[in-house]
Order: sequence, then structure tokens, then C-alpha cells
Amino acid sequence: MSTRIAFLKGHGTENDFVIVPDPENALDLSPAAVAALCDRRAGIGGDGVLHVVRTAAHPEAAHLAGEAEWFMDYRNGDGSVAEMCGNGVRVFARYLQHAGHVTEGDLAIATRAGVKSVHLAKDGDVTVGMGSARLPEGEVTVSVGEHGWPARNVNMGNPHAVAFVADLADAGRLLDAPPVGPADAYPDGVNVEFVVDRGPRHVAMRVHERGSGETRSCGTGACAVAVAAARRDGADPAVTGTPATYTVDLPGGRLVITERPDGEIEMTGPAVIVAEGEIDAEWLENALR
Ligand SMILES: N[C@H](CCC[C@H](N)C(=O)O)C(=O)O
Repeated sequence: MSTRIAFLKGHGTENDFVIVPDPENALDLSPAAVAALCDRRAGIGGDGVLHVVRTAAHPEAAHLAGEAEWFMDYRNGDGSVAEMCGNGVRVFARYLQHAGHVTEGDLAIATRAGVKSVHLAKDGDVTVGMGSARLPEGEVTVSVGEHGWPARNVNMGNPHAVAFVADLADAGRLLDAPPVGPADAYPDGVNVEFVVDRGPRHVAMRVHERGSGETRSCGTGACAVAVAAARRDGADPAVTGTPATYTVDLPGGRLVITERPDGEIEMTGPAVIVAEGEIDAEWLENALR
């Protein structure tokens, strides 16, 4: 019998992930291996992979070992690397609790976008300190077919273009990445969000994610949407001195985003471990050929 590699499956508002515990960073998780694991027909299936590594064991994160014991080595479903994954951090924290590495309460998780503070509440929700948003200068536009909209450029550690539309159906089927202009605005690609209002400080969104396609939810995207909506609504906390809280409905569930006057953004939502099992190492090896 060939070697087995442990995995778990989890999701946060139906943004789903293959979780691969690998404390000593011993596995060669190449882009091809990640894409094979995320393949929804020939593999396990997921929007991305959460590679669970002790911070001290990963060359990109070892400098953060004094601040956080675990590093979320996040990969998109196409095998590309992204700086941050908001839903992923919640599921990552839930995995650490499931595996007995942490109990409920507060913990820190290292990511490529720095160390994130996480609170595991008794009632099942997880709150993540997402840091603050950057709003690069310059107009960007998003197009779908003959439609075009001005969009807000928001960086949550990863890039987002947020377009407010009349109807979420205006985004079409989102089978491909919607063109974003100007062409040089996002040299490394971008996550694109389409937003409609549902009520005061209440929006709904769809997202086409860089490296994963349309997903049921995007945590960093929901934060980008809340930040863009607060600027549109004259509720920028840095100006008003008052925190701005938005309820964000996604196809896969609901997230609550609060931006404080100091710029810190908190995201609260569910995180679920669905299953665990073993990957056949020989299968994975063959999948790379
Ligand atoms: N596709 C994103 C990373 C995952 C973001 C999303 N799943 C989230 O929950 O924040 C990117 O390439 O920047």
C-alpha cells in the first residue's frame, strides 16, 4: 500500500478548501499538486488548499515564528499563491481547534500578508483581525459584455476591484475573469466583486476570484466591499470617528465586517470542518505527470 497523506475538507460560507496538515513542511506542494487536489472531478475538490505548516518550518514565514506558531500557506485552486484568504483563516483556525492544537479563544496565525489575530467563539463563529485596507489611487473599470462600471481599487493584502451594480445578474455567468482596466492596473491579477444594496449597511455580492473563478464567498472580498461601501456612503470611520459595520450576503452565506476609525477591519463568520481522510501519495505523484 502506498504512502498516505492526511487531509481534511472544510469551508467558510461555502468557500471550500482542502486542508493539508504538514507541520514540518515536508510535502512538495507544487502548483500541479494543488491543482490536482482541487480538481472537483479527478481530485478532492476545493477553491484552494490550506497547507498547515509550523511558522518556523517555512522559509517565507520563519521570521514570524515568534508571533505565531502556525503559518497558513494558502494556495488558489489553479495552484497559484495568494497573499491572504479571509475565509481560509477562519477554516484554518477551526482546523487547529479540531486537531487539538488550540482551544477556543484568541490565537495568532501567520500569513503572507502578516500575522492575523483570530478569536474562536463558543457559538461557532470565528472573528479575524484582517488588518487595514489600502486604497491605491487611480480609477479602475470592470467590464462584462457591453456593460462597464467604475470600480473601487481596494487592497486587503490581496488585490480587489469592487463594482456597484444594479443587479447581481448584470455580472453574467462569470465563467471567465471580467476584464479590468487599465490593463496595467493589476499586473498580478485581481479579485473582482459585484455589489448591490439590500438595506442600510447591508449589501449582497458575487465574486470572481483570481486563481479560483467564481466562488460562493470571498472573505477578503467581503472586507473590500465593506470598505468601498463605507466610502460611498460617507461612513468612512477615519472621517466619522465611528466604526462602520456592514452585513455582507454572499451566495454561500453571511459575513459581518466592521472597520474601526484606526483602520483595523474585523470579519466574523462561520467555519466548518466537513470531513477528513487520506490522499494516496501514488495517485498524487501520477497526477503530476
Ligand atoms: N483568490 C484570492 C485568494 C483567496 C481569497 C478568498 N478566498 C478569501 O476568502 O479571502 C487571491 O488570489 O487573492
